[in-house]
Amino acid sequence: MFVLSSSDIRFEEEKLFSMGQTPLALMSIVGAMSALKFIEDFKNVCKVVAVCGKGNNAGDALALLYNLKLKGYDCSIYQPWGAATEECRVQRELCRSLGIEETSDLKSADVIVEGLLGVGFYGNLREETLKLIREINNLNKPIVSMDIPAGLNSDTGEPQPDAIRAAYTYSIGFLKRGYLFRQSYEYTGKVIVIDIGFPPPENGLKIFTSSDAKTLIKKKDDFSHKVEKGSLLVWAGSKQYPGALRLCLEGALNMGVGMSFSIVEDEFSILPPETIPIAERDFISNEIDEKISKKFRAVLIGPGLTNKRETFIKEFVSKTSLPLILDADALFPDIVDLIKDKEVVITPHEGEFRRIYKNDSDRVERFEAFLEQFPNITLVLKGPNTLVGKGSQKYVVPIADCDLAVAGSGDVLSGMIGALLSTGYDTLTASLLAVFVHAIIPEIARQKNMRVTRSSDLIKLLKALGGFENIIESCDFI
Ligand SMILES: NC(=O)C1=CN([C@@H]2O[C@H](COP(=O)(O)OP(=O)(O)OC[C@H]3O[C@@H](n4cnc5c(N)ncnc54)[C@H](O)[C@@H]3O)[C@@H](O)[C@H]2O)[C@@H](O)CC1
Ligand SMILES: Nc1ncnc2c1ncn2[C@@H]1O[C@H](COP(=O)(O)OP(=O)(O)O)[C@@H](O)[C@H]1O
Ligand SMILES: [K+]
Repeated sequence: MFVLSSSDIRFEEEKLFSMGQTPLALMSIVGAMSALKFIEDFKNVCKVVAVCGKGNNAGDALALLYNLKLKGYDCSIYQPWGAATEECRVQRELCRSLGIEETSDLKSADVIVEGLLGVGFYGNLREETLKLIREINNLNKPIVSMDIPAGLNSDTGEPQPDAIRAAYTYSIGFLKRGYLFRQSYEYTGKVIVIDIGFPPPENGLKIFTSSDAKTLIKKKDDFSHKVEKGSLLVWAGSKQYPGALRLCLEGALNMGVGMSFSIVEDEFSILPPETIPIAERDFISNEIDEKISKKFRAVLIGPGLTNKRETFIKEFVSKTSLPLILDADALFPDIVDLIKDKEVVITPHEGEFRRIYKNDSDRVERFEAFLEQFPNITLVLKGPNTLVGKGSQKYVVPIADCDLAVAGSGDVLSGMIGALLSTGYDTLTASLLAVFVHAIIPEIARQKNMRVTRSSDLIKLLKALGGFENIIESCDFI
């Protein structure tokens, strides 16, 4: 599954048509496939009214309607402005031939199917359409929107100026880009992609699912040495934020690293018993035992460090050939130029991303622009629907879950990514797997009557649920 902009959707449609597919045939597939979903969502046979505009979005609603009629639903049509496209007229005739009648009585509907506007919508709603949309919303009936809730801009997720408030949106072929943004949530309801057989698109973000994750997990090697199993050096935490270091290390340890090292300011730092401390002054003066430094397989720098040691960190980062993960306080405003040719993951949240990369466009555009400009850097842009990418490979982990919005949850994530990097996963795979596992833990916990209320719960559950491989294997909701 992919998330596309409206222009990319048009492009993919045109590509399909140039290969001989027709809009009418696609509409029939939309009708059949969305009827399967509708019957799942509304099991009891009921009265359905399709509210239709003039274009092919109305055609989709009508194609769904006659499939429902054939399944015994009581169906009628409200199409106040008639049909403007040939395809829409054909669907309408099919409805008529099956005895589906017209109505203007929307109040008697149990469910409304909305086919007013789809990707043909541009600008602001015309007055009459806006009025109808508000009337429909005020009925307080469950609404199924075909493709896009009418009035919503499919690229920005903004209502123009209002939109249908759907219970379900049946997004045809692809997810719309606007559905990634917070403002769209109150309009789309639950978004379901109706697969109508589009081949993989040329552009767009790929939705990362458990089946993708399952294919990426490496087999365990029971003959491996503790260093081969993953050996991570962490430079995090400070007197001000001592907890950040613990969260990174525990995250890494529960992902299964064989060894962990931590740079510490003083010998009183509280570390997990498995972690080997390295005095900061020795590290900075390059006086650590070579036997130890040869064991590092990846380095994580940043969470809770505050602004100390900037010059040294930049120097170290420029020189090292180890895979790196830079988070939080290691994301200095000018860091990108130093790391652009390195094997590196950066994990900014929105604010940190603005600090290191100035660009005025929206979140997704900024993400894509960064990847194009710095194709070697793996970028994890955190937040609801975390974006993960490298060069032309662009993914979204489609989870918005406020149980993850707890202080220190990002520290756990960076430890998890660091762990996988140190076991030999490449930067993109390590990031995708860790972000995915981190994001699904709260839902898996809820399914077992547990709850994430603090970031250390993420660490405990990572272990209690049997490790990241088992968590991925047991995921059935995405
Ligand atoms: N293009 C195709 O062949 C396919 C299209 N499909 C469906 O067709 C939809 C796109 O169909 P269309 O391109 O016909 O467009 P729509 O049906 O989305 O909208 C076209 C109508 O919207 C009106 N409109 C545009 N802006 C408006 C505004 N600001 N206020 C009020 N009315 C406005 C136009 O006057 C026109 O009558 C998709 O969303 C999807 O549901 C699918 O069936 C798959 C195949
Ligand atoms: N509403 C949300 N839905 C999904 N994930 C979220 C949400 N809020 C926060 N997260 C995730 O939680 C983590 C928070 O990281 P970060 O902002 O660095 O916090 P901290 O610095 O406190 O650790 C990120 O992985 C982010 O993607
Ligand atoms: K619609």
